[in-house]
This record gives sequence, C-alpha cells and structure tokens, in this order.
Amino acid sequence: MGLLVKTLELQDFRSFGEKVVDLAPATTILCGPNAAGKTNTVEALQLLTAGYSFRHPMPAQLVREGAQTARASARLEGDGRVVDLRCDVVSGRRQFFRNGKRVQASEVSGTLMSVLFTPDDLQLVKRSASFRRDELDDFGRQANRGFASVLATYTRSIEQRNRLLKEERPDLDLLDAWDASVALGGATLLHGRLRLFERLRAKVCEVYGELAAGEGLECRYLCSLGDEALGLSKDELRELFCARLAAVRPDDLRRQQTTVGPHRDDVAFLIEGRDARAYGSQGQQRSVVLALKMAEVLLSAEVVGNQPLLLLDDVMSELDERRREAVTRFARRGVQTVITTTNLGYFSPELLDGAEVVGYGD
Ligand SMILES: Nc1ncnc2c1ncn2[C@@H]1O[C@H](COP(=O)(O)OP(=O)(O)OP(=O)(O)O)[C@@H](O)[C@H]1O
Repeated sequence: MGLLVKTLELQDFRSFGEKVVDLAPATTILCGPNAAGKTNTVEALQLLTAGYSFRHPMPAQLVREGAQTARASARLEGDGRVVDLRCDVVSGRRQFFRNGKRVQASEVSGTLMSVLFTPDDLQLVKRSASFRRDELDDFGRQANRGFASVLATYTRSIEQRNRLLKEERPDLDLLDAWDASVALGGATLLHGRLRLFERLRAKVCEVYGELAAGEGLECRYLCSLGDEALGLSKDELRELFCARLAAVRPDDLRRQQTTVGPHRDDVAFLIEGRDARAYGSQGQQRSVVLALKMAEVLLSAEVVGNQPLLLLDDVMSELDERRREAVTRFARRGVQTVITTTNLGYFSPELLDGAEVVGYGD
C-alpha cells in the first residue's frame, strides 16, 4: 500500500490562520469558490512532499499577512510506519523537518513523491524549451536526491561563465577553468537527465496510445551537444562538452553567453511523425501533457516503490469529458489523489462515489 497522507495542518500559512484537512486514502476533492484557499492547500502538500512549490514563492510570501511565522505539517501513514513532515517559515527562511529532525528540502522529497498537474501545465508542449526542461528537472529533483545539487551546481557555473563572458576583456585562463567546471557539472546533469528521460519516454508513449486510441507518439531529447551525446558515459559526455565549448568559444564571446549545454536542450513530441508543438491540435497537445503527468505517476511508483501523491489543481474544468474520464480511471487505480474544483459538476458519479469531498469557503 505504501505511505499515504492522513492529515495536513496549516498554521498562518498563506490565507489560513488554522486549517486541518483530513485526506482520504483514495480521492479527496477540495471544493469551494475562487480564492477560498484550495491552491494554497495543494501548494502546502507539494512543499511537504516535493520540497518546493510550483509557485516558486519567496519564503515570506508563505506567511499569512500580519503573522511572523508559518507552519505546514503532514502526517503520513502506511506499511506500519508513521512519518511526520513539517515546513516552518521563520525569519524569511524555510526549515524542513522529518519526524522532528531538521533535514534539507532535497531530503524531504524522498519520503513520498508528488505529481502536480495545473491548468498552466496544459501549455507545456507549446511553451518555450525551459518549461519542458523544468518539468524533467523538477521530476528529477524528487526522484534522485543528488539531482537537485547537481542542477544547482551546474546552474551556478553557467551563471559565472556567462558573467565572465559579459566582461569587456574576459580573462581567458579563467574561462578555461569555467569551461572545465561547466563541462563536469553539465555532463553529470545531462547523464542523469537522459537516464530519467529514457524511463519516462516509454511510459509517456504507452499512456498516450491509450488516451488517443492508438495514435503514435514519439518523444525525442534534443541535445544541444548533438545526437552523438545520447548514449555516452558521463566521462565521454564531459569530453564532448569540453570540445563543444572550445568550438563555440568565439561565438560565445561574441554573444556573451554559453550557447551549448543541458540548459539549452529541449524535448520534442512527435505525433505520427509530426512535431506536436508546430502541428498538433490543442486536444493532441493536451493529451501529450496528460500522458506525461500520468507517466510521471507511474515512474514515481517505480523509483521510490510507493505510489506518489497526485495533485490536480483545478484541472478538471480544463479537460474535455474523454480526458476527464481518463483522469478518473487513473485516480481510481489506487493513487492517492487530491483534486481542487469550484464545481462538482465536472465529476462523474463514479469518481464522486469513491471520493471524500471537503468544502472550502462559505
Ligand atoms: N501570505 C498570504 N497571506 C494572506 N493571504 C494570502 C497569502 N498568500 C495568498 N493569499 C490569499 O490566498 C487567496 C488565494 O488562495 P488560492 O489560490 O488557494 O485560491 P483558490 O481557492 O485556489 O482559488 P481559485 O479557485 O480561484 O483558483 C487569495 O485571496 C490570496 O490573496
């Protein structure tokens, strides 16, 4: 069965003074009018399970206006275990605790993974490459504890290299040193990202086939180091990255930025061989995103050996009936799911039947 969230407690968190929500083992529907705090609740659940929030707030924004500190805590139970997760916001800093012991945000995420799906995600195929990279990296941060620090180290070295490139007369010895550091960090990041992508790819295609009556989907990782990077070892990737940095150096100096590396990569989705970004209908693009989210749920279960928590924020109103039914079937497969809505009319009688409805607002 694995770990399930039993209770969420919020104190001076976002719009709440005090709030306690008991979650059902299967589906909990948070229903209420706009601005009632439904997304704030989902945000707290994501923070406690993933260690970050999709809204990327400054810590102080999590504290209720007029209060000094905020607290979100969750009790998880399952397999004879009880785990208490807590996030305090004190003096503008977030502090995470597991069973009362202080831990890093990256350590929180290994306890129970979560997959969040919001209406903004439905644009994922159409949006710029950074959104697709972030989707992979956010998943990677939860799936592998080391991934977050590898990503942070690489991002810092790219920032430093770019800063140097922007100087009037960049010190070329220093640039050599940054190239070595960018190549090392970038190779580690790319290696981890590609392994994750490979595992996710098979599942996305399989789920898409089910959603779109057998229509064929192909997912490709578009690597700025070239297709020869795919399948290389970490050391080989570092060598390739070093060579590419040397080759593009004149261009990088002119453009004052690093033009190759995992921070420039993208993911392409091809439906029946045609790029979904350029040619896909809105419905096809939405099915790709839905398949991606479902694939993340399936892969989370494999990675941590526990079904993840599925968070669906106001997404049902954005989906047509066929895709809502697909989500409903998925939610009924034994994945603990929290869904927010302003209107229960979007839910089928089968979903409502097995769900706990929690009223928000008036
Ligand atoms: N730090 C804070 N202090 C006080 N109120 C806050 C804070 N942060 C957010 N809010 C309030 O929380 C409310 C938004 O809550 P939330 O986004 O959870 O609404 P919702 O129920 O999901 O609404 P919708 O159905 O429109 O998406 C807003 O009124 C906002 O002003």
